[in-house]
Amino acid sequence: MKERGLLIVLSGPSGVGKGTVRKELFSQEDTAFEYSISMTTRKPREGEVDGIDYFFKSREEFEKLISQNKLLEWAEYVGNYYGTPVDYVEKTLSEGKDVFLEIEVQGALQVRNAFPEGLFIFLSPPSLNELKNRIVTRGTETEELINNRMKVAKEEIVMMDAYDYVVENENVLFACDRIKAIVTAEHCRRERVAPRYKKILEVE
Ligand SMILES: Nc1ncnc2c1ncn2[C@@H]1O[C@H](COP(=O)(O)OP(=O)(O)OP(=O)(O)O)[C@@H](O)[C@H]1O
Ligand SMILES: Nc1nc2c(ncn2[C@@H]2O[C@H](COP(=O)(O)O)[C@@H](O)[C@H]2O)c(=O)[nH]1
Repeated sequence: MKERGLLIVLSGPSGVGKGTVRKELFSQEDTAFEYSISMTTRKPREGEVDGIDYFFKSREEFEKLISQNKLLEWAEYVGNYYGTPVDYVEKTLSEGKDVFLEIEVQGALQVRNAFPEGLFIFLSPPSLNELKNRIVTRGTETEELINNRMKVAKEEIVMMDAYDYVVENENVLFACDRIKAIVTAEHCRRERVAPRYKKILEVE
């Protein structure tokens, strides 16, 4: 039987740079994760494509997915639903591939319950001022939404201790290197836990 892949969860406050770091990671040749595209009821931003950035759903469609247990986790975040399709995650892990989720904190804590063996990484901003500066500079949210996201961000930042690792996103490439190093170390740890010595001793 094929060994299951690793579930990697990258989480952190809005605007910290999760999407930027994820896109950089996936553009690098030595990255071998599969990205799980989330479902959301948020309206697409300019340039966002259905089925690439998100699966965009109506509230009714999303609530139906919840009632059918089609989501590994879901959360209502600043007025919209966001969730992870369970079938894709299960199928991909069972094929032995690592799955990468980029989700907010309430959802990450739900995944922690369902997959305690997952790898949980919190991406932190250098400071609250820099976080606000990044959301404002991105230019995708109204002032009211930015304030709401900043309010939630303060609650999320105090949850960083619930994660296995905290990576500061001061520099995107540096953050990517750290995440890749963490994933590699986690694979080595799992191989050590598995009865690997038997395989080595068998050869003689
Ligand atoms: N290390 C960094 N230094 C400076 N700016 C950054 C850095 N990382 C990301 N940014 C910028 O910060 C803004 C927010 O980044 P991004 O959209 O990736 O955040 P996010 O955490 O995915 O946000 P959300 O959770 O709202 O989707 C973008 O304009 C991005 O270019
Ligand atoms: N719990 C979940 N959170 C998710 C998921 N997909 C994205 N997100 C997070 O929501 C916020 C807002 O995203 P935005 O695209 O509107 O800026 C952000 O923290 C995302 O990481 C998900 O499937 N589940």
